[in-house]
Amino acid sequence: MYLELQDLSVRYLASRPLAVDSVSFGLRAGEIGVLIGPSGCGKTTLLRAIAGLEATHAGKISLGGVTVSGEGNALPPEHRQMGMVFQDYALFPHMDVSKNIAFGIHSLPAGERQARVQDVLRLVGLAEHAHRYPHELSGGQQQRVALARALAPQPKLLLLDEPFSNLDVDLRERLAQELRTILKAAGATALFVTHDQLEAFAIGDLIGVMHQGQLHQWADAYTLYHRPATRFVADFIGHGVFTAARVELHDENGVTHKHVVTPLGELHGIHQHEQDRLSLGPCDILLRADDIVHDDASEVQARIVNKAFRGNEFLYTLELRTGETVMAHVPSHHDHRIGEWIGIRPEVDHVVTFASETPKG
Ligand SMILES: Nc1ncnc2c1ncn2[C@@H]1O[C@H](COP(=O)(O)OP(=O)(O)OP(=O)(O)O)[C@@H](O)[C@H]1O
Repeated sequence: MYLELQDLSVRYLASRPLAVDSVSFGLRAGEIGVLIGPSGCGKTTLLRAIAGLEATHAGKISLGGVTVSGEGNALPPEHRQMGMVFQDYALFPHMDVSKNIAFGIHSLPAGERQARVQDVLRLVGLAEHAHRYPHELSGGQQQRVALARALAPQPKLLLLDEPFSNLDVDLRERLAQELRTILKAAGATALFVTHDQLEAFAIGDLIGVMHQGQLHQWADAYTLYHRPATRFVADFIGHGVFTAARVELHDENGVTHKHVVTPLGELHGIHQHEQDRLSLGPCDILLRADDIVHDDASEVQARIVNKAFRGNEFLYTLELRTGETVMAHVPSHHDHRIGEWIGIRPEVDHVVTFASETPKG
């Protein structure tokens, strides 16, 4: 691995729990990793520890085969060859765009420096704005200058801490796509911190979900969504509800399969690799809004207790006769009233279960 963390821990105070608790993951050269998790889970601390701005308590960080922290050694930040972009753009207001970018590469000969400034400005799509001052740029443009400035010295690793959090939602989504394109064009290896899932999915090759200092899972977006390693990841990524269920054996033409009995009906046809992971007996099954289909012909009826309009669909919160609550995405031409009963059935492509915890009714 190009960037590798092994059992990295950071502690601010002896009396407090670890802010980063034995975190391990790796990134290959040119990959973009994203750390995501709720406020206070340790994302920023982890990023700062990688940059060398926070002392580590245990573990090892290596970059490009060099140990930058660990084994009794800690390279100072300026020797780690990492670039950082923060949420406040921190551009120098009295310098124009090209001078802001040239600032970090002043050791290069003048000709080379100018060429490099032009290169990164082209990369971030601001070649026309080289002589504007920061206050003459929009927030999104300023953040692209900050990115160009961080890329100019060709860092071995680029660290980005919520760089879009001061920008409005529409712009953030567009910039997230742009950022990925720019980083890939630059061939940069990067680690990005956010608490926004859509941003994480738009940017990351690999995404790490953190909670209370621990890394619960480090995987691609598809795996996080369909094979969450822990309940926390299942809950945090793509919101769902857990419902008490039972895994049972089912005989079909002499072949025995596992199926799951849920309050919404039985789930058959479970993929073999998922069957292998299911243990017989009680469990909690994750049911996401996408797993529940509105079907007038279904015997299972649920009462609409809440609904939210989402443009092309409604997100209905539904209560079953048994008292459980589930969510369902329903096309918005099915506009039912709150209190109305509708037919639903489960259509679960990826069965996700955890050990039983939900109280039995
Ligand atoms: N300088 C500090 N001194 C003591 N404790 C700190 C310090 N900085 C952060 N912490 C604590 O360490 C934990 C992790 O904080 P951190 O800022 O890394 O979380 P985060 O996931 O980046 O949160 P956010 O999304 O709100 O920025 C929190 O409990 C926080 O209170």
